Amino acid sequence: MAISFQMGFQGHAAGFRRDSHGSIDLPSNRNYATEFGHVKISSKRRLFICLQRRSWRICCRRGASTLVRKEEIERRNADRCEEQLSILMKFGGSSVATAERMREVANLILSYPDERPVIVLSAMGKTTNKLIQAGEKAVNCGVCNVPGIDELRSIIDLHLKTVNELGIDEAVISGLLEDLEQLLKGIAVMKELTARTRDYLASFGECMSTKIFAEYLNKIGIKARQYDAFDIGIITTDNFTNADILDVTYSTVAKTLLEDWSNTHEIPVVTGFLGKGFKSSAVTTLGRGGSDLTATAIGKALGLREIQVWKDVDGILTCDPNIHPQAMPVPFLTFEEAAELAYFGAQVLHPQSMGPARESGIPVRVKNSYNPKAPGTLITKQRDMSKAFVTSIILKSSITILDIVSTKMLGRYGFLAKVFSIFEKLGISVDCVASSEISISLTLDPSKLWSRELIHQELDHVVEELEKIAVVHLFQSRSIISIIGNVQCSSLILEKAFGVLRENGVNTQMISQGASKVNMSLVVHDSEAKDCVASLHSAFFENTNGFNHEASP
Ligand SMILES: Nc1ncnc2c1ncn2[C@@H]1O[C@H](COP(=O)(O)OP(=O)(O)O)[C@@H](O)[C@H]1O
Ligand SMILES: N[C@@H](CC(=O)OP(=O)(O)O)C(=O)O
Repeated sequence: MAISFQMGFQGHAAGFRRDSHGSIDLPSNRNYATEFGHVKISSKRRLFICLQRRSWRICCRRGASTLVRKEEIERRNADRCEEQLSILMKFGGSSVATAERMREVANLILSYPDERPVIVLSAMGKTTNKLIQAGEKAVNCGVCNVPGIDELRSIIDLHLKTVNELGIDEAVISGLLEDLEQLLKGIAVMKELTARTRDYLASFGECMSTKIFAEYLNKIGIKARQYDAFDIGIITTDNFTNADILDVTYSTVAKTLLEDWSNTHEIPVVTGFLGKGFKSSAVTTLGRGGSDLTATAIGKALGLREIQVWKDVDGILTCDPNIHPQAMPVPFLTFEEAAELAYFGAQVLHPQSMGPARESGIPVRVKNSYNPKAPGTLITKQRDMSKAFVTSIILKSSITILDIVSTKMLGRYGFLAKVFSIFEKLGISVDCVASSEISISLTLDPSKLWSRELIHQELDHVVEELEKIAVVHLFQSRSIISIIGNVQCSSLILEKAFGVLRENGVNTQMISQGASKVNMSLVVHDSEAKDCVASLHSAFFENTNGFNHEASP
């Protein structure tokens, strides 16, 4: 079949190479459904398809690619109109890091033709880091040097390159890029980067990625509309850089998105990570990695069937792959397990993201946008725990231990109450607690609370307050190793864990088992922690002799 195509052919946009003579080069060894029936292209053979009167699109569909006629796409768009939004698909920065990745994500969305998805996107690649670094440089560099800030240049280059490669109009983002430069100049004039300005600055990443992606979807024939989260009713506390979503969000977001959907049937493409402060009306952010929380909050607001969180790993893994490359995917988790895992430091999920999913009972599926065939991790309310033993091992480093011993002026009851009232007054949350009759040990994560420059000053302040009622010892550079598992088997798990630590010559400095019954935490010195995680992983997941039935590869 030697066939040429008409203008408007979408193969190029869908990621397939188009040569200068107007034919397309399709990947081989795949099945293609065409007007001429089913065609399998064997290796090294090219298929040229005649599209004299029609516009076509190529979709990847569960492993096989399909040529779909324009009429079929229109029929699917029409079908969508009669149905409600069904799932949410959130793509993180690594999934939308380049134009090529955006094309692949669009294909991935097309590979779910029966769904009516809401899309949530993070900023492209490392854009958020670069925005914040540019802001920090602007404080001291002088207004006229702002245009030359490396990070600003790299953000502009990436976004312009992306729109050009996707074949969409630069105008989609040019206004935002100008505003960004103006904002950095404003920071340079003021010589100050407040938390409020930092959030506004960070918001440019998500605003640009969603505008580009929505425009691209429209270009390839999928009706889509970009939304800024702060305009559709994601209302938060005014705690800039780490805001919490307020309950009013759920009804407001549902009203806006559902009304628009029923009128226009455009797929919503929403900025992750961002909100609007309740009192200030200013842009807020939900803490680093906050797009996961945006995803579950919108999922809850709309009562969707499933929330998919697409990452660059095959789901939630048995430990951080950067610490131990033998980490393997965990197929099933409960909301409780996932929440503990996220709270105790697994970077893969935002610590608060499981809240809205748990409250609404909507399953969360963590998938790999680089390997969509991998099953990923399914997080649900309940799961079969009969074979559950250890699920994953999480490391949180650079934490501080406080040992607080009562000066006996207070009884134990009054002592604990007084200690916690001091933390409440200072707005500090505690991770692990272990107590005896007259003493209490607890861990704090200072990096979560204060900027690096303030940590020492603030810790001194905490100690000063506590010393009014107790003798206080402070130990820094400690790590919490959290073993997420079935606490019904806690003796067996701890026996094995302590055996491993003993073999490594490590003494545990604190032990804590939360009331959640899924987490056993051991505190060790930072310098020993990574080796301990690797050894524990080997013992629980690699050399198990059938011990850990559940998570074998
Ligand atoms: N237990 C874990 N399971 C999976 N990934 C983990 C885990 N701990 C740390 N990670 C890291 O988290 C990364 C994915 O999270 P993140 O970068 O926030 O994704 P995204 O930006 O795509 O939302 C992985 O690339 C991996 O390096
Ligand atoms: N872009 C924000 C929010 C976010 O969720 O990003 P990611 O999904 O890439 O972790 C950040 O970097 O923190």
